[in-house]
Amino acid sequence: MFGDISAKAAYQLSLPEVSDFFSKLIQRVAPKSYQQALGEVYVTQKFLENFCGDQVRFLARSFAVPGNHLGQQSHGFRWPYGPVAIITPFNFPLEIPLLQLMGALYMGNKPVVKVDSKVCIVMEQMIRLLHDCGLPMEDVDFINSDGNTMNKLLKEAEPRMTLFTGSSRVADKLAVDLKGRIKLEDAGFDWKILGPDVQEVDYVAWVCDQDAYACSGQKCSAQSILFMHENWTKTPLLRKMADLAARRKLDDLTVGPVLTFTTEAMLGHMNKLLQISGSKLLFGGEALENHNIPAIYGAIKPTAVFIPLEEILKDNNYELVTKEIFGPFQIVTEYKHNQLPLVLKALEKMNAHLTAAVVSNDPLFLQEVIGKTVNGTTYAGLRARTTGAPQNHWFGPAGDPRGAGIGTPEAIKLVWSCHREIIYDHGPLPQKWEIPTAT
Ligand SMILES: NC(=O)c1ccc[n+]([C@@H]2O[C@H](COP(=O)([O-])OP(=O)(O)OC[C@H]3O[C@@H](n4cnc5c(N)ncnc54)[C@H](O)[C@@H]3O)[C@@H](O)[C@H]2O)c1
Repeated sequence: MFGDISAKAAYQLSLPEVSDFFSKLIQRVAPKSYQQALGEVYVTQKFLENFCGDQVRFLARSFAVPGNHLGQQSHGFRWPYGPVAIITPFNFPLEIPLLQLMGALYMGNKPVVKVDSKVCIVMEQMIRLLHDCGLPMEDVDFINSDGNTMNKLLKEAEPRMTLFTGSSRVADKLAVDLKGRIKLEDAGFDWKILGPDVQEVDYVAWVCDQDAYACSGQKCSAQSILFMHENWTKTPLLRKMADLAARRKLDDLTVGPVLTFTTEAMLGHMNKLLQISGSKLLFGGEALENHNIPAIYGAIKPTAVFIPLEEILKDNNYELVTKEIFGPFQIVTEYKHNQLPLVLKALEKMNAHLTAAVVSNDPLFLQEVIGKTVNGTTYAGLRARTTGAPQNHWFGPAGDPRGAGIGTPEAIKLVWSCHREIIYDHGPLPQKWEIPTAT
């Protein structure tokens, strides 16, 4: 049934008038350009295409192992949890809730879905579309509420599993409230390292701009810190990044409102960083002008602050420098050829290991960095990026037993089912079996 529903919904989203409707609806509530919103709809549609036909059935593929005697065999099954909950943030109003919702349903659960109330109209419309494509009314509960109300609902209803996507602050609270029955996709302080082999400066500068500033930096995978090998400092990379950032404008939402930090809070954070010895503002650092964005939101130009590597590592600076600013804001630093161990030390101290990029085509350099880090979604190679959560690869943190994933069959099976083993033992008993002596 879910193969058929997915096929119909994927077809609907492939119609230009439907994808345009959802792209514009996303834009009404989440500040991103049309192209970024359309990208979200596209990933959602491709995901649904991936689970047409018998692909949902194959997700629950079981295995059997022969037993010790005739009639005995063990079967390993993917088993649903039953009643489950899904909580998702404001920044991807369609992709995150839809992919997690379908994963929960594919594996046989009964989900209650709560999307951030600022943006939940998008998912409300999508659920109506799913109903039209054959989703039974009673299969999904959809609630619009604030966080506290949802917290109360979870404590009283005690779902067997909750998937939470959002900030680490709420994630840690829910982990306690729900006694650990939770999987998390939480904050990202995502890093990119430019290796010693300098190539394609224009391309790398453009990827840095997209990673740090698309959706005004409000992707959990946004580039938060850039470690440049000294060879890159000798190139026009930083100037090119500044030029690309300067192209962004409010008119087309290539830069726009920040929903969870005010202008004051972001510039205040920047000023604290600028007190660190040797730090400097590379570009940005000013409020956006000529707009009517309410003061409860933030509006700043794409900003980059340089901090010397040695200063980042100091205990009294580290926490400040590695604070996730969910807006168009990044830290840039430089390392000398013998300072890679210091870079790795800085990465090791981080506690949110979501996405990462190692920009190099030197296999030994790649091995060194990948072997000593743990981020769940790590891009490696000249074209490496930190953002990009298409449906065709795993997206999620690593190094945390509570870590969830999104998108792929592995993510769906891990998050939305548990392992159950049934050992069939039908007999027959051996001929002339007798009760043995006590053991
Ligand atoms: N790892 C990922 O895949 C991923 C994806 C997107 C966003 N994020 C993270 O999300 C954060 C930004 O999103 P946000 O500001 O909407 O996050 P948030 O934690 O404030 O809110 C997320 C969701 O939780 C709900 N909520 C808040 N308090 C709650 C409570 N006590 N009980 C139950 N639900 C509660 C909110 O209403 C919302 O629906 C960033 O830190 C970002 O890195 C992570």
